[in-house]
Order: sequence, then structure tokens, then C-alpha cells
Amino acid sequence: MLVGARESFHHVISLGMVSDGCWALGMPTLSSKFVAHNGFTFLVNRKKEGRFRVRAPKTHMVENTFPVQQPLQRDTRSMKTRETSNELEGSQARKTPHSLENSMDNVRESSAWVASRSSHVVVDSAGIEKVVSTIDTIPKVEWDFEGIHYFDNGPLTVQYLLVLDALNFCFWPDKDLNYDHLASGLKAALQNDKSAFDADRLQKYTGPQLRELLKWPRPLPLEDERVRLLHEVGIELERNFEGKASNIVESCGKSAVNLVAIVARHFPGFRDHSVYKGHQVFLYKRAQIFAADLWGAFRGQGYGEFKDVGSLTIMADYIVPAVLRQLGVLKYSPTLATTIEASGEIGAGTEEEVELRACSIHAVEKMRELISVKSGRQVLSVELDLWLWASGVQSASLQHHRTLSIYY
Ligand SMILES: Nc1nc2c(c(CN[C@H]3C=C[C@H](O)[C@@H]3O)cn2[C@@H]2O[C@H](COP(=O)(O)O)[C@@H](O)[C@H]2O)c(=O)[nH]1
Repeated sequence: MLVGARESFHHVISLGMVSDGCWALGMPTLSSKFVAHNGFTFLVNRKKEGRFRVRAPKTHMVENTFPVQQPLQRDTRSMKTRETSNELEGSQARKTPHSLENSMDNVRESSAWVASRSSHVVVDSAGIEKVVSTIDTIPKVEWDFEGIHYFDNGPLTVQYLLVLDALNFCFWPDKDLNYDHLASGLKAALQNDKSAFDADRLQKYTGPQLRELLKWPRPLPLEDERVRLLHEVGIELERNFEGKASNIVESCGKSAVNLVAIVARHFPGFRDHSVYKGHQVFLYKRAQIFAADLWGAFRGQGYGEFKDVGSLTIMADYIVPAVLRQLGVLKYSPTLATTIEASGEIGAGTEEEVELRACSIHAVEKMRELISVKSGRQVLSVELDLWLWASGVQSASLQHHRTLSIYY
């Protein structure tokens, strides 16, 4: 049973009872407990007189939002209890390359771990063989093939992409809404008013104002969450990055791996983790897509130059698993297939949901390996991702899984 809470995955502020030999920091006490109040989850530890407000999206199980990494790093800073996610402030935070863990190794390893134990979703090696042998060359899809993104080759584009990817999740509950509305709506808003995404403005948007910005006539899906995440971006940009998303990128040393880790460290809303069979699984869809979008938009130059872009995995959303299934790369259990085909909802953090996402990541890593073995060509997962995603959104018959989630 897991009852841990972490404000930052580098800084454990409190941790509860953990099984399977997971290391616990500060003794888990029987007096620690989660209390739901007002849509937030509080970890209350009477013995330490700590009362930590934990931001938990209303739509997520606590375990899904505050997983525990195994093994936890002992870090003296983690002994401090803080309400906020960051230890370092201002330029100190930016200049510090930190001992950032390899966020992408975590994604690959934990996805493989899930795939080796999954029961609802299976990665089919024969299906991978077939796809790799039938597709001569993976079609190269142009980033912004839709022509919907803002681009001015400068820092404002970085600001735009961070805001875009902070909101890049869960469009399906409104059958008329999709990603294109978000990308083009934010683009038009920025063209109209260059200060629309200034850090102080981001902290103040309300739901109706966000709708108005996007010219969307009714409440957005998970609108409160979207507003909360916008505020979080504005607050943290102002506090640690002089209000500029471009400073985040400048602090990552041209490493996409570092960028993902920095974004996840500073912005809790990007911390896309889950717990599966007692094991922490890292997916980082929106943090990774921020890096991939920079790389695509700036064509690997300037703010988009990452020496390790090959470390990124695919972005585990709700389109790519469905495409992989159509291709015969993923197989679903009859129960899962029936739920998806009946448009039934799948809970965030359930085994089914984690398997869908982690098996997709693992399957594409396997495809990539096989392409390399068969043809000697090194294909990037971000390229495979864009190809799969673009073909998915153009397929009218695609049935995807439905999970209310802020992560994708
Ligand atoms: N794996 C992956 N997932 C992606 C994207 C993108 C857009 N990437 C842009 C970057 C350059 C291109 O030109 C694209 O425009 C959105 N999504 C996800 O899709 C879902 C929305 O679907 P629908 O409801 O049908 O609009 C939702 O989960 C959203 O988060 C991607 O690239 N890869």
C-alpha cells in the first residue's frame, strides 16, 4: 500500500508506508494520512505538526499524482518541508545544471517494466515485424504540417509552446474540440496581443477568459484544471525564470533530457507519473512534447537544438495507442477492447490506462530498434511519434481510449 506524497520528485517532503522494500524517508507514521478537502488533497502528519497542501488534480487518484520513486535518492534538501515545488530560486535555479536524473531512462525502463507484466495490453512482436517490413521508409511528417502554430523564431515562440503544452491534454470530452483549436486559438491570441502570455497575465486568467482567448463558445473540458495549470506556469516562470520560458531552455545545456527533468521539477502539472503494481512509472508526455515541439519548430537549431533529441520517447497520448492497435502492434484484452469500442471511460491510474500508455512507448522503442537492426537507419522516436499521431488524427475510424487526465 502506498501512501506517499512528494511535492517534487527530487524533494520528498513526506512519505508514507510503502511496500516492496521501497525506501522511506522520515518514518511513515500511523498519524500520516491524506485528507480530501475542497478539491485538494492534504497530507496531514500530526506528529510532525506538518500540514502540507498537496496539489492534486481533482480528476486524479492520489497515487497517480504523487508516486514514489524506487529507490529514493537521499538528499539533504529533501528533509525540508516546503509548500512549493522548488528549492532554488531565481538565477540560482537556472544556472544549476543539478544532478538531474536521466528522465528518459526512467521513461524507457519503467515502460518496459509495465510491458513485461501487462495483461490488458500486449506488445505484439510479430505486429512490429510486419509494420517494419511493410513500411520501407517512415514518412517524414513536417512539424506544423497543419500550419496552426505560432512561430517567430524567437523567445516568444518558446513562451507560446510552453503555454500550449501546459494545456495540451484531454480534448475528447467535447466532440467538436481538438488540439488544432488550442494551437491556432493561442496563436491568434498572441498575434492579437504580444503580452497575452506574460507571466503576470498567465497567473490571472479565469475560465471564461481562457475560453474567450481561444474563442471557444462553452466551457472547456477540465477547464478549472487548465486555469490552475496556466497559473502554475505563470507563477513559476516569474519566480525562477524571470518570466521567460526561453530561460528554461537556456538552462538545459542543449539537452532534451535535462529540459524534461527541469520542466517536471519546476512545474508539478507536467509531472506525468503513475504507479503500476507498486512500481513508479514515468511517462512525461507534456514535458517531452514541449522538447519535441521546440525541436520541430526551430528545426533543431537555436532554442530547438538538443544534442540528445534521440533520447525522447513517443508522447503517450490517446491517439498513438489507437494507431498502434490499428497497425497490429498493440493487442487489447477482450474486456479492454469492448470498453474502448463502447466509448467507456477508463480511470486515470488504472492498470488498463498505464498499460495503454507504457506499452505504446515500449512498442515504439522496439520498432525503432528493429528498424535500426534491419536497415541500419537510426530513426528518432519523435519522428515516429509525429508520423503515428498525424496518421491517427486523419483517420476517421480511430477509436481511442477515454481517460479524464491533465497529462495527455
Ligand atoms: N503523441 C502525440 N500526441 C499529440 C501530439 C499533438 C500535436 N503535436 C503537434 C506538434 C507538431 C505537429 O504539427 C502537431 O500539431 C497533440 N497530441 C495529443 O493528441 C491528442 C489530441 O487529439 P485530438 O483530440 O484528435 O485533437 C491529445 O492527447 C494531445 O495531447 C503529437 O505530436 N504527438
